[in-house]
Amino acid sequence: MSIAQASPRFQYIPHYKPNQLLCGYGQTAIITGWTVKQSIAKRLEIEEYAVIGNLYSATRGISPLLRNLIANPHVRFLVILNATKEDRNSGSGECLRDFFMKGFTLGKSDTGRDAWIVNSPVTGYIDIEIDGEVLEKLRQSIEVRDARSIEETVQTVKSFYQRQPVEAWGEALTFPVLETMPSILPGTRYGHRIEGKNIAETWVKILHRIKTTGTIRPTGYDGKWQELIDLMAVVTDEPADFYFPEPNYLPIDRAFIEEYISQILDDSPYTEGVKYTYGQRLRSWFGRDQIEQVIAKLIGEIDAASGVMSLWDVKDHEKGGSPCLNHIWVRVVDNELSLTAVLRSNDMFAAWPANAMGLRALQQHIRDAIADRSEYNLTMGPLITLSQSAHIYDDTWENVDKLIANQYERIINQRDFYDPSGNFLIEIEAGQIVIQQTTPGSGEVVACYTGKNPLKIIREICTASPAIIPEHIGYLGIELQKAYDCLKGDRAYIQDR
Ligand SMILES: O=c1ccn([C@H]2C[C@H](O)[C@@H](COP(=O)(O)O)O2)c(=O)[nH]1
Repeated sequence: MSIAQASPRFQYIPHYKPNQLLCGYGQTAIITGWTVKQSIAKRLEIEEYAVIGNLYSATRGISPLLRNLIANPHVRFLVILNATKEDRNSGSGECLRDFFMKGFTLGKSDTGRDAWIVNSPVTGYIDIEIDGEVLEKLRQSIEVRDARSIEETVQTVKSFYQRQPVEAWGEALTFPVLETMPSILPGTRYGHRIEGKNIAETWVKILHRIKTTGTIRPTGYDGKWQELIDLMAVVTDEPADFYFPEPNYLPIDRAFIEEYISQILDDSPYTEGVKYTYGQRLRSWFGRDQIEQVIAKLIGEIDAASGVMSLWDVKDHEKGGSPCLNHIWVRVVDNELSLTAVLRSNDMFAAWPANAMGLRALQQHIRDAIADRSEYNLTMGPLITLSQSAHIYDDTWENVDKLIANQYERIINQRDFYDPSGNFLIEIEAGQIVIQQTTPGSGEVVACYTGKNPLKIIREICTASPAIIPEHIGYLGIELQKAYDCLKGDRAYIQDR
């Protein structure tokens, strides 16, 4: 038996997101950004740090982080690690440092909620429920250092530990957290198809579908999400230089995408603390360049149904943080190249737009490489993503509601009256309602329905063409009822009059 140890002088109590934090007995909090926190923890003694945690997003992550620091006033030192491309993209570490250096101001969040806004070029929110004076005291009481590498982080933490223990800066305090609850419509859980012309508009439709019909479940990250299973998004016409709406309601901009595309297209060496990059999985992880493989495959056999790239390694089960993007297929039909990607888990609010644009860039790269190296001058077909867990985290629900309120109706009401199930021409002939179904393009007749009972005819049409779009079948119902009334009243019927 070992001799009982004296109880530690400082003990970190994680009130918010407890399962995401590594807690210790020191006075230094370590914010690792996107770097894996274990890669720091394994180089330190537990007495040397108070807590180690990631900070992925400034809008969502800073508030719970500061709440925890206020509840643990023995934390007097903070090290912010800014080591990866993802950190630069998200700006979360920069924003946290700006909170301590430049302070915060009363303002409104994107969704119009009162909030403390960090004085920073990176947007960062702090819950208004937290007392401003306490936040100010926290700012004055903590010594903050930046670090660019794991090594620098470890050295800084150790140097703080060498100092004498410092008194807590105040009483431990907690402040109330407001919960936002969604209202949910009934709907199917498994298998959804959502189509749009570009990534931005498809995104709004996806968010609407999940937000209105998704199942609310606990996440693995101390919170909730709303999700649908197997959501397929078909983007038909994303332009080569990407469509960014004005004003831009996407969570990303052109500068971000330029950086992000290289994470999908380019190889990168293994780096400690970085779990994976998609480019690395595609270009070198399995000892082959899979992007080059599918280019060569299609040039040799343009009809091949084996243009497959795999990002999932069977060893991924043995570690946390496995790639979300698992599988990519490319396929040429009618001289157009489509790309389909399968994602095991997909944050549809914060990550899908970047995932989709990155994949679109890969699709373009493959098309262009085939055109450069062969006779095939393919056009760009649709980009299709299939997200198994298509989810929205609870800390973004408010933003999603606001976005849907501002954008969804306008997008859904851009009607082109195009239905892949075709058109329906309605007439009355010899005491019967006669409906001809034609192809959407050339208008060739493909089927004919006759009868007197509108409901029976509608059922026949739905049985034969179950993918008919909902608004179209509603329209047909109205027209058939009008035809029926004319038939009964012995009046002439003309469609759409
Ligand atoms: O390219 C990516 C990488 C990550 N995620 C999201 C999905 C999950 O919300 C979270 C990963 O969590 P795990 O499934 O690894 O626990 O990040 C994406 O949507 N796309």
